[in-house]
Amino acid sequence: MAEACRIILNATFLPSLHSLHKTHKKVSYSQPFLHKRHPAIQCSISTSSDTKAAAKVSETVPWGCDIDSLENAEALQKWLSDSGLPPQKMAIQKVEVGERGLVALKNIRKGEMLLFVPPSLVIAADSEWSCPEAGEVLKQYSVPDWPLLATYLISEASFEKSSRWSNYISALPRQPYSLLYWTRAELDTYLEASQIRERAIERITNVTGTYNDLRLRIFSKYPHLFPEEVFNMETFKWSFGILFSRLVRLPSMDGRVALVPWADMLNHSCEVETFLDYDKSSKGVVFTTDRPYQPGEQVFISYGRKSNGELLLSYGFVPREGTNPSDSVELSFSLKKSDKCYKEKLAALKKHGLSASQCFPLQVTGWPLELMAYAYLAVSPPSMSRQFEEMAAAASNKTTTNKNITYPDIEEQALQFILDSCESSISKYTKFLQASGSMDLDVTSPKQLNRRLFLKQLAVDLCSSERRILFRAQYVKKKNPFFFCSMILLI
Ligand SMILES: C[S@@+](CC[C@H](N)C(=O)[O-])C[C@H]1O[C@@H](n2cnc3c(N)ncnc32)[C@H](O)[C@@H]1O
Repeated sequence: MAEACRIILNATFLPSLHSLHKTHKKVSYSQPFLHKRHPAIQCSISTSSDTKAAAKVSETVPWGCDIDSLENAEALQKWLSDSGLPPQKMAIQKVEVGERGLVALKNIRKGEMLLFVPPSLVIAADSEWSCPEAGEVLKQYSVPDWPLLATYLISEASFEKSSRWSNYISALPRQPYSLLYWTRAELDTYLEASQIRERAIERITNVTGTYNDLRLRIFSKYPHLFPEEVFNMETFKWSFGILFSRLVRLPSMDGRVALVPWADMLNHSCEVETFLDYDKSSKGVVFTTDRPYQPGEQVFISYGRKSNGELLLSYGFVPREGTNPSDSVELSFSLKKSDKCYKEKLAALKKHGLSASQCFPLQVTGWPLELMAYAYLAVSPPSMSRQFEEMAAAASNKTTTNKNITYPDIEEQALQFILDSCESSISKYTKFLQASGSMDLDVTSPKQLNRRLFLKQLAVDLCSSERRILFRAQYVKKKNPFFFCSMILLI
């Protein structure tokens, strides 16, 4: 599925008001739709940390189905084959990993190409709107692909059976597993130890900001096309949740992003390397198996080499501990304010687009050269001030300078600097994992109790896997102080 890129959701989503005025042409609109639209409930994402918000079970949109329901899957399969999907060797079934997934009906060979979803069944930025006037407005405002697709999905959903995507939308989860649905109190309580909490807050803020931007600049000007009872924070939370967990980037189409019905029923496995792409010769979205499957076995693809935290953030699940070779943990490092050369070091970092506090990923196989360079800078004495610049450049992933720098005299201190940060992080994880047994949020119904247990389990799984990487770094350093230096080169 698509790389859920942070910059996609920043405030540059929409052109500035100034350029909007320049590009906005007058268009005429047909009056209230011929089709009756389905109004959606209204409520807002809470980023406040009050406990009442934690107790509140989020409202859901009135379309889609339960996340584990096969209710609408048969209708989806029939509609897809009537609309040009060739006969398939897989069917949608209930599965153990991922609730619903595609299961082999026949023997599937390693190296076999599957799916062949034609472009006519793919939802992309140029798809036709059931309300063409709404699509026209967004085009004039040059709305980028992600917010455009989010709006498109809501618009089509609201047209119910009149939309050509109605069978697809009915089979989508009404509430995707997504950190967008976690309240601020839940994020604070369950993900306090992990940097993923920051990423989730940032993402929720970006989604909220994007919706508010669209509302202010476009929806409020065309209320007959974008009525608030349909286009509101709750429906945007749903549509972004769907995009984060199902949108694919197709490398052979210049990285175009698209929703690919049917293909998006495939679940992720860390043990396979195969991914979705457009195949020019068969003119369809395909993937090539990298292992054989027997009838009854679930077929998997890879959503990309993502850490457990990234998988939780976009897809709402955490793989079983120790099964993800791409797992990593983000660690935050800071220059000491008491450092005699604090100002000079900070200036060198700033020159290369870095700041006094930086996050770096620590993997099971080692850590990036950039982190070692940052550690050298953090521990280097005033006598090495001439090297600050070189260290800061190597610590930045924006420069192409040599990153493989070594300073034998301060190597031990630099490694200790990294391990001290591991240690303080480990103690945060341990505190959370020990407390998780007795942890409680306001619970007033069985539904909330299930939710609480579910979120807690996800957080425990994430924190255990992140702590495991930190323990490994500590262990390797203690066993063989020079081993980690060679591991750094593996990344
Ligand atoms: C692209 S959809 C796959 C189809 C999905 N299972 C469905 O029924 O609609 C991605 C979602 O599937 C689930 N999923 C995919 N791979 C999974 C895995 N390895 N473990 C648990 N859930 C998974 C997650 O809920 C994720 O957000």
